[in-house]
Amino acid sequence: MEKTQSIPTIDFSDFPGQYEKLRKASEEWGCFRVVNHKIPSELMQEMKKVVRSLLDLPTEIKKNNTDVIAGSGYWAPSTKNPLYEALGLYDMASSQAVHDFCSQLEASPSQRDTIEKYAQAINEMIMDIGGKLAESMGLNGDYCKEWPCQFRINKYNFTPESVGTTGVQIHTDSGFLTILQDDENVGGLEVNKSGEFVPVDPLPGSLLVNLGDMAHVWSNGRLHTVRHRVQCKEATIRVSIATFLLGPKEATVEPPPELVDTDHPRLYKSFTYEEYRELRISTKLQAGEALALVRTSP
Ligand SMILES: O=C(O)CCC(=O)C(=O)O
Ligand SMILES: [Fe+2]
Repeated sequence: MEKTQSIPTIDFSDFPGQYEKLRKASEEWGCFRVVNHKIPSELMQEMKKVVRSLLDLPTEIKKNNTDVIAGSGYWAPSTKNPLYEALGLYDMASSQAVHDFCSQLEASPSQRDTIEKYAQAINEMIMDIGGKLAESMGLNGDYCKEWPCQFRINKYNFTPESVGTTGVQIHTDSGFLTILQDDENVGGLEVNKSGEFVPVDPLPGSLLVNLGDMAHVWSNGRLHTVRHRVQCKEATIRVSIATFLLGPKEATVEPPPELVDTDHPRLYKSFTYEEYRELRISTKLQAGEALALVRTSP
């Protein structure tokens, strides 16, 4: 019988030793688990508690979390994803944006403290991963230092009737890379590998990384944008915490010159991340199909 695939693990305490594994995971899966990273597990647990209590707030308060860019604020349960709701902020490196998010949700001083610490630590880590990813391909890792991050906390209100149904429809992340603190107890996330959905089982203390459409464009097609979804496996609440490194703020997304030559002609036109995000929203193509609309030639 064929062995069930399981997602690659990257040991963050073992660099440069893990570069090759990182590059392979990013090209073949667009997804990996990170262990031995620098985010303290106490901070992750504390943040999880804060996130849970913010998502349990009355809808009237959650509605104060308004959009800064399309879709960055409160998402109420919808017809498409009736079990899912989320709160979020743009951009995570801005202390003003973090402050505004906390004020909208009437966070207590200790909750604010946890959110600020988490935002800073995860922001550093996402830049570190962006850097290591480029270095794993023999490139300079400084390219993403000024790119904005979006932050989103997700809650799935799974019920007995919803077991077996989908909590979040299949999609790719539109940005460059995502750090996900998935629920340490409740599974349900599935990533697509060569047409097959592979369940991502919880591993407390670790973090999951997904690569998105911008990583595919920036790398001139080398890095894989991973399609994923969340399935309801049990009748309970599931919470996850996502940070998205999006792409250049105003500049167009350009592959490094080292990744373009006669054997590897440029696959995508020049566009900004914001233009691409709007294209995905207006076409409702959420699972990477919008990439076909921005290819240099059909
Ligand atoms: O909740 C999860 O595990 C995944 C969430 C997700 O894919 C997203 O927020 O883009
Ligand atoms: Fe996602």
